[in-house]
Amino acid sequence: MKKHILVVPGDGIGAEVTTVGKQVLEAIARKFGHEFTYDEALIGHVAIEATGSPLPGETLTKMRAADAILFGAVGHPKYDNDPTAKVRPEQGLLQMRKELGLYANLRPIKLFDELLDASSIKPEILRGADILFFRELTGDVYFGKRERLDEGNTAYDTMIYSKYEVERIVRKAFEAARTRNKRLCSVDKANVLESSRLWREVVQAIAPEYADVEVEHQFIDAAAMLLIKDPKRFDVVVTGNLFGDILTDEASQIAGSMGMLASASVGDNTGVYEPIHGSAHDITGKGVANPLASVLSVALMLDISFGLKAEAEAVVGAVDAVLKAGYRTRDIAGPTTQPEHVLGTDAMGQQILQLLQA
Ligand SMILES: NC(=O)c1ccc[n+]([C@@H]2O[C@H](COP(=O)([O-])OP(=O)(O)OC[C@H]3O[C@@H](n4cnc5c(N)ncnc54)[C@H](O)[C@@H]3O)[C@@H](O)[C@H]2O)c1
Ligand SMILES: CC(C)[C@H](C(=O)O)[C@@H](O)C(=O)O
Ligand SMILES: [Mg+2]
Repeated sequence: MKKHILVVPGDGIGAEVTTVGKQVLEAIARKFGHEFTYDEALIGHVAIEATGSPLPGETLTKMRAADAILFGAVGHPKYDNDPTAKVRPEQGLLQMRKELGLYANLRPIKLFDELLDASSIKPEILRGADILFFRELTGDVYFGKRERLDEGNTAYDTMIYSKYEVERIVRKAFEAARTRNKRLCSVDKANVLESSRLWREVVQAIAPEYADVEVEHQFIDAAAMLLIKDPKRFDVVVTGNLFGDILTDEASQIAGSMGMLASASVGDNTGVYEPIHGSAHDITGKGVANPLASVLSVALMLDISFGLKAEAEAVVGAVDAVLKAGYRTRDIAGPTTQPEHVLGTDAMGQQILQLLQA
């Protein structure tokens, strides 16, 4: 199969982890006889430095021409600590999502059994947890009107959803629930927010079309609690942009670390595959970032954008085997990890590549 992949490393550890992700794509192409071609483009802080824009026109053009995009992360402490900055790396990410129509962000929470001891949650609560989040990605308070008033002393953001935006993500979640355990949890704040009342109305209206799927509604505050108390009660979860952002960072503790969570952003055009984590400047340049979220994002790309199931399984299988062999990056090392088995980013990548080359 011939495919053209755009690699967009972005900032901080984004470059470190996408290097490994790309190597995995190259290994898969060799192993299965595919012809993958690559290009690279700038986004975020590095793009601002080079062009003044967090999403240069050239990057967007390359994104539209690609069959899939492997994305790293954006962000820089310079902007995190300057609330008055007018141009910000994150604007590049948000604009990319909007321009490419990536309204559905799939965030699978897959716990590898070997990582039961990497989490601070009790193993008996965690064992068997497997959740698929559908986070709406192009609406909500992220894209609503925002403004400063009163000479800058008052500020507001608007949480806004239209029926069609809710419908399309909810339908995707129902379809996925059908292929899994036929349980869907919709998370909102309908006891307070009007946009959440619309969200709940839409879920209730669509539910009869999927009578084989059991639907429950949870408020975001209770859902955040239940996720840690009893993660196994969840199968497919659908929620808005902001709630999904927060809940999935929380859910990363079920999988052991932010460094384990991959995601697929899909919609009308080219899919974007990226870890859920950010640019992590606290560890940038130290060579310790966990590359497995990027590697697992490659598996999602192979499966969802290219329909290459066996190839995707080979990647997930390699991750599983490396963890079974006892290798860990620092973030997922547990009390029983041998110190010599704690690897840096590149060494962990090499372990995966060796298995894929075998
Ligand atoms: N999708 C994205 O590009 C994205 C996502 C989240 C945050 N950000 C940006 O990243 C910057 C830093 O944000 P933050 O610190 O809140 O979130 P972060 O996800 O970058 O880091 C949170 C914590 O998790 C750790 N971590 C993250 N990824 C890891 C990995 N692969 N291996 C090991 N440890 C890992 C970090 O060291 C840090 O302690 C900010 O500028 C933020 O806006 C970008
Ligand atoms: C960096 C930020 C804009 C982004 C978001 O909130 O969507 C990030 O946290 C994510 O989860 O991809
Ligand atoms: Mg986030």
